[in-house]
Amino acid sequence: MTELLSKKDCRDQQKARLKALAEEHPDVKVAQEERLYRKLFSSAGWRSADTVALTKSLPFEVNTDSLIQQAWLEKKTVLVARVAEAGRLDFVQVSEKTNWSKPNRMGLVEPLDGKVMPVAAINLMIVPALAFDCDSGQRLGFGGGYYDRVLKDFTGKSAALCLAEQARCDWIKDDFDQVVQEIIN
Ligand SMILES: Nc1nc2c(c(=O)[nH]1)N(C=O)[C@@H](CNc1ccc(C(=O)N[C@@H](CCC(=O)O)C(=O)O)cc1)CN2
Ligand SMILES: Nc1ncnc2c1ncn2[C@@H]1O[C@H](COP(=O)(O)OP(=O)(O)OP(=O)(O)O)[C@@H](O)[C@H]1O
Repeated sequence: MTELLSKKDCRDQQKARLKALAEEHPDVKVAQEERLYRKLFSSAGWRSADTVALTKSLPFEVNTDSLIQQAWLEKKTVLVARVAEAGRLDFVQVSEKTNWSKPNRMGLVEPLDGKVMPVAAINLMIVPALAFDCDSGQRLGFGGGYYDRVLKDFTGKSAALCLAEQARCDWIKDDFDQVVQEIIN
């Protein structure tokens, strides 16, 4: 039985590991991403979704720009998460005309304009995290609890793209943690 880490310690490890991958082995990251994109784009959840929700990625996360481009190509409606008040996310419809924020303190880039859509309109939610437990669907995020809140009452499909460096299961889970339905790895 492996020793379980606190969420904070596991987050710190994952940030270092993912930054090292992005900075020292960008080609390895890109090759993994291309494989994950292919699996996602051929999945039933993606193909049947008219409206997909995702985040604008940080440099060390799976690059979501290709997901946004492919979704537009397939005439899907694309919603991007934006931090709202009280620990909640807004999901904002984006297009080629969207104005984007400068990276904030955490490096996050968010849409400045566009219609805020109801969560109920989302067919497929692509969920970010620093680590995923590929067996249980558990995820370790940045610690805002944003996706725990949004997934709690979400009735659409959820999926995540998991790099080899994100796959682990050795952090302490909480009762409020919500799982992702399909981890693509
Ligand atoms: N690219 C991307 N966008 C995303 C997420 C993500 O994981 N990746 N999120 C996924 O949910 C949401 C943003 N998550 C956030 C999580 C924490 C804080 C924050 O302010 N944290 C505190 C303390 C963090 C810490 O413990 O170090 C802070 O910075 O003061 C902000 C945003 C929405 N957008
Ligand atoms: N349904 C909920 N309602 C209110 N607060 C919640 C809910 N779910 C989680 N939280 C709060 O969110 C905080 C952060 O949770 P956690 O550390 O698991 O975030 P995370 O899943 O890593 O972050 P994120 O979802 O933003 O990527 C916890 O302190 C918890 O109390």
